[in-house]
Amino acid sequence: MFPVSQLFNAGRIITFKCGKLTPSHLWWFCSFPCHSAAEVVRKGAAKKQVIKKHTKERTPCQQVLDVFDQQYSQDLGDLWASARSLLLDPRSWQYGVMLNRFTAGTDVRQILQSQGFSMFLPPTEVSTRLSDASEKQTGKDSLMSTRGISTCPPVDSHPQCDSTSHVLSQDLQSELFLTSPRPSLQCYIHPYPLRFPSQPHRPGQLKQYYLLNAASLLPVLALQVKDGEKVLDLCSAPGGKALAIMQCATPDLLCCNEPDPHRRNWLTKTLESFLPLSQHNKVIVSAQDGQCFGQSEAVTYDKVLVDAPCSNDRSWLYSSSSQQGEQRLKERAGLPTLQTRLLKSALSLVRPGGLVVYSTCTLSNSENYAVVETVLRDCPEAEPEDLWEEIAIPYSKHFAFGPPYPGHGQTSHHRLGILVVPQPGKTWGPMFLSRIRKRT
Ligand SMILES: C[S@@+](CC[C@H](N)C(=O)[O-])C[C@H]1O[C@@H](n2cnc3c(N)ncnc32)[C@H](O)[C@@H]1O
Repeated sequence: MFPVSQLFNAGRIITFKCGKLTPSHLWWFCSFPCHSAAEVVRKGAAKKQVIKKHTKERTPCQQVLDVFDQQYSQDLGDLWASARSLLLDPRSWQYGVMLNRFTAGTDVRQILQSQGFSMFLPPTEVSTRLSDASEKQTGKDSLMSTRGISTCPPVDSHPQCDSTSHVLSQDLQSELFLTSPRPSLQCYIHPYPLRFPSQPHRPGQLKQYYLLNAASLLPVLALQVKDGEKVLDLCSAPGGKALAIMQCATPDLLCCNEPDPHRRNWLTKTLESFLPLSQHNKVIVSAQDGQCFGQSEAVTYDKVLVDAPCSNDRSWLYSSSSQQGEQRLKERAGLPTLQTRLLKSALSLVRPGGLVVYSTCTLSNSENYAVVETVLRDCPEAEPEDLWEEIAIPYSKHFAFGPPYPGHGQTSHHRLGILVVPQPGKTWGPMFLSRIRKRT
């Protein structure tokens, strides 16, 4: 294991090796000379038409679709037809915008609100956060002036900056947030599939927001991380949920594990882009196989997240070739075994009384409920916790949840977990989540 801060000394320029970035994205990112949200949005709007021309229509992989049709019509019944039509229409996909609490800019919030985005989480602490932000803004300005550092001048006198946003160096951001980084997960969503532009990587500068499927936040909320806890993110790359954990609380330790070197590199870049130096001693990156993680050390964690490798329905449907689709389908049969081992490993790593959250982004019963069922059968120390009232009911305005898992009585049908199924007007997911407490 090695601290993130050490990794960050190496190459600070993002290399764009990740599979999801196409040449048109790269062209788009490179065309933004400024990091601020306002600038990105302004340029994004101007170039929207050009991007459309550069972006190829995606075609679904028929082999994968055939298998999904067969399996999910059984697993989901009538819900599959509407989920299917959404998954086959990428233009209908929505993206949430998770704000980074370690950047002080209020400009992103203003832009989001002016474009019709609204907060989707219960507004706990938001008013405090907003007043904190303006206090910090005042404090920041005076701190800057005492240090002889100026914020960007108005746009007409400095074309690379925007008067509404201040891009801070990491050192200064760390200093500002060292004393009171009040944790609060803030995510904005839009009623329509409006895509907010990504922010480009700028060495030494923090990004103000992260785009994600809003359903990805549910496993993090279910984990209930509190300040001072030891947390393990067993399957961490590219790091979206690790960032969300750091928005919710200030853990004593967050270990982000990722065995794949290329994805680990991506994870490290994500952490570098979002966390100030003051947080680097709390976050470590490790490279172990999660199935036998920590066999050589006696670390026990308060919370473990197992966001397992899975069929990833949205991505698999758009496999780049039929060969890739077929290869993935072959590997699919082995996923429940790997997932079961990862979940058992997580249970061995959490302290008695601690929590494990298991999640996937597939609708497959055999990778979801069946995995949890096997682990509960084999591990007497594992106690499942029903998330229906805590998560499904409060968030049902935004998310559609799947039918009860067959074979369970009315009273216990959500015991094994809950499944977010994309539906018209509620396009988030797929996302399965299950919470298990280790008995004391
Ligand atoms: C669904 S992705 C995790 C996404 C991540 N949690 C996020 O929110 O950005 C699953 C990850 O598990 C990793 N993985 C695959 N096999 C693993 C193993 N044996 N142990 C730990 N991680 C593994 C994959 O490389 C992949 O990066």
